[in-house]
Amino acid sequence: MLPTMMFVIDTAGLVLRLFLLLPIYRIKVNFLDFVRYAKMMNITRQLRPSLAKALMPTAMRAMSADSKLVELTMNEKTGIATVTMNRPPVNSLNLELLQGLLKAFEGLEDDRKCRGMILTSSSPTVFSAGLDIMEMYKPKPDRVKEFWTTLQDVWLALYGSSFPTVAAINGHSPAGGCLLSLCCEYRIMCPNYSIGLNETKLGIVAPKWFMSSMLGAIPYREAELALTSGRMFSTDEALKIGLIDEVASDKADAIAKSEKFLSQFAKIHPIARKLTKLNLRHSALEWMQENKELDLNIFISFVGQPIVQKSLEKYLEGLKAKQAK
Ligand SMILES: CCCC/C=C/CC(=O)SCCNC(=O)CCNC(=O)[C@H](O)C(C)(C)COP(=O)(O)OP(=O)(O)OC[C@H]1O[C@@H](n2cnc3c(N)ncnc32)[C@H](O)[C@@H]1OP(=O)(O)O
Repeated sequence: MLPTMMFVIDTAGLVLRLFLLLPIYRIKVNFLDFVRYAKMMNITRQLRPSLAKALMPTAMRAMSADSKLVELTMNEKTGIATVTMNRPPVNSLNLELLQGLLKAFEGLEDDRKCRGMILTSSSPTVFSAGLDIMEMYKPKPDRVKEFWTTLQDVWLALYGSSFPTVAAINGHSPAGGCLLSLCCEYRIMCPNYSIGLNETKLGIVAPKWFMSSMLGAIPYREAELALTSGRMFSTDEALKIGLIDEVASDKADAIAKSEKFLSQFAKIHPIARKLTKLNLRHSALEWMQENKELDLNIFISFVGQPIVQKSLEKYLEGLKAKQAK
């Protein structure tokens, strides 16, 4: 009788707490989340550790991301997924790579087993070279629209993910590469690489949401100086200003440190964590949801300017000339 009464009181308290929170945070919590939370609070607490352990599968599962450009694996034991960008030579973000990333992030959002995600690269020296400049240079109208809309959706999915995220930055990470890492809650970077939003160096302007992502990581003054000058930071400099959180000796170390960061959330109520994250990110996410069309139009008209095309052309020539040396 007593355990049943305790269970009823516990569950009623849980429902009350949850529904008191919702109007404050104005965030949709679905039924599955609630069941997950209830399970964690009431059921797993009662499971004997040995039984809980026996129920856990231990295999590493490769999940289909339907694209060779993005590899997705899930550690069945920890629930930690690893998303690896795989578009040699530099993981420049073209439409297809963005579509692969979006599919992976959306799939993880629907995966009840996902407890966290590590974003990394298969390249030995580049995390991501940012947006593929060829998507913006002399663009085809339909494709460039789809390209930008997919980038917006990738940002919404990653910045607004309900699972915790870490960027294991195992190489250079300029512009859009830096943006992807800034969407994650934690950044771990290998030594002697560079990271930053260098758009002004290309003669282009980082959109508002690129900037707000950076402002989520570093103080306003640092961001203003970095953004206006298009400054790229070395790993050590990035650590000093808080653009990254930790330095790892190599990729394996970055992954191990990422797993350690994510494992701390096993002890935190998942819905409390999720609501806290999404409430902190709410205004930036809401702005994007309400202004996708406006942002797309600004981008399309911006890349259509002859002066912007000239800047991109010059920048591309510079990259090629560097190769030729
Ligand atoms: C208009 C509104 C705002 C739009 C916002 C845009 C944000 C962006 O993300 S713009 C992109 C900015 N990206 C960069 O500035 C990075 C440029 N790349 C590099 O600095 C270097 O490539 C690297 C440090 C990432 C890697 O250096 P590494 O020596 O290993 O490789 P490279 O020889 O330079 O490059 C190999 C190959 O890849 C091509 N490439 C490099 N980056 C891009 C890119 N972002 N888009 C398209 N192509 C890129 C480079 O030209 C080489 O090509 P070839 O082998 O054909 O010569």
